[in-house]
Amino acid sequence: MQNHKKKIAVIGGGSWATANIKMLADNSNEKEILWWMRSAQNVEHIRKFHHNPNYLSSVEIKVPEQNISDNITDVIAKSDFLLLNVPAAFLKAALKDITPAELAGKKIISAIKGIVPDENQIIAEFMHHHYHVPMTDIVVISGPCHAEEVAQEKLSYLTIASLDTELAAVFASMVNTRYIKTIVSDDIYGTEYAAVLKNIYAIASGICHGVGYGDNFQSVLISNAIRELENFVDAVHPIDRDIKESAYLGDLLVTAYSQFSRNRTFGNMIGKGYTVTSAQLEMNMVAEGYYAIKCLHEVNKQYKVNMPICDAVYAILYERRSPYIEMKNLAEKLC
Ligand SMILES: NC(=O)c1ccc[n+]([C@@H]2O[C@H](COP(=O)([O-])OP(=O)(O)OC[C@H]3O[C@@H](n4cnc5c(N)ncnc54)[C@H](O)[C@@H]3O)[C@@H](O)[C@H]2O)c1
Ligand SMILES: O=P(O)(O)OC[C@H](O)CO
Repeated sequence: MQNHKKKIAVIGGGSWATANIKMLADNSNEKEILWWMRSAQNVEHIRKFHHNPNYLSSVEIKVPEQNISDNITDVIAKSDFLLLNVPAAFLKAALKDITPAELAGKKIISAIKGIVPDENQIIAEFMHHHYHVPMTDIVVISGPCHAEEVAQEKLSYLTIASLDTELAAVFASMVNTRYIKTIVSDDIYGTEYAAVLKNIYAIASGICHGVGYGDNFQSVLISNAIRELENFVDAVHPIDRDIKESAYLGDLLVTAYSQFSRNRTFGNMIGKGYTVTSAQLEMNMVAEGYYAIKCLHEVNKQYKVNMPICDAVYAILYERRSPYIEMKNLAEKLC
């Protein structure tokens, strides 16, 4: 890798993008940070006040004003590393004007925990197939990491996965800080799919809470969820992995239990009787699991893994089945 000052662009303007901007800026390795977001109004606000008006607004933004832009073509052209941070459902729209040639030679880092709708591909597969990015130029960031806690500098562990573990280590050296520790992994598929699935299980967890189940039941649900997750990632990408590592079990636990979890909050509202639309409107944040379960339902037609928790979430969200009845039926299948 060349030795010039690395230029890294964060693509997206939500909570995790804002937290990633903070980590990159607080990390002491020399680099130039660029930031793209859709809203020209938010770009102007951040340039003027150095805070994101909509997400993690207490975080001070230490990015040069001229490097914050709503022109994605320009931001990408100036960067060596692209840190993708748009929810998976909106990734195609965000990259619609970008050609494979414009991404040639760039390293792609995905901080997204979702599947691209209609394509039913995890982000690494999507960037590889649609933009011809070599798999060895793709890195995934995962692990139990709520943006809100990063904003408060609470100690957090990220797993940085790539088929090229040297590249993963290079990126890890760009985000390590006093409050961010990094773990390098070569399990890019397992890491991505585990992050997708934990969002679905967090929705299940929220639904159970919403319909009135307690902590005793939730612990059984999550014990079953980790087995279901392991069976699925082993079917998709059978390598030797320890599912108890933080990128798998850790992320499931934080999402299923944390007060900050978008997916659990969304599920809780569904369990309490909100419609999908009203729950989404109420949140101003994106619960990836809602989109992911539709894709996962399709992907699993190929693998045919027994996934009763995912089936219940799909039935509730896409077949409008009663959360109360689905969870009662699911409870009979758990052990
Ligand atoms: N928030 C976290 O703690 C966290 C941690 C790790 C990974 N992630 C992942 O990061 C990714 C981004 O999530 P987030 O939590 O930062 O999002 P968020 O919920 O904080 O913000 C929503 C984002 O989606 C964008 N958006 C909403 N509607 C849109 C539309 N119609 N078209 C285009 N963009 C739209 C918003 O502009 C904003 O950038 C997700 O894949 C998520 O799973 C989030
Ligand atoms: O817990 P959620 O649903 O907000 O997801 C955020 C992160 O993925 C947690 O690691």
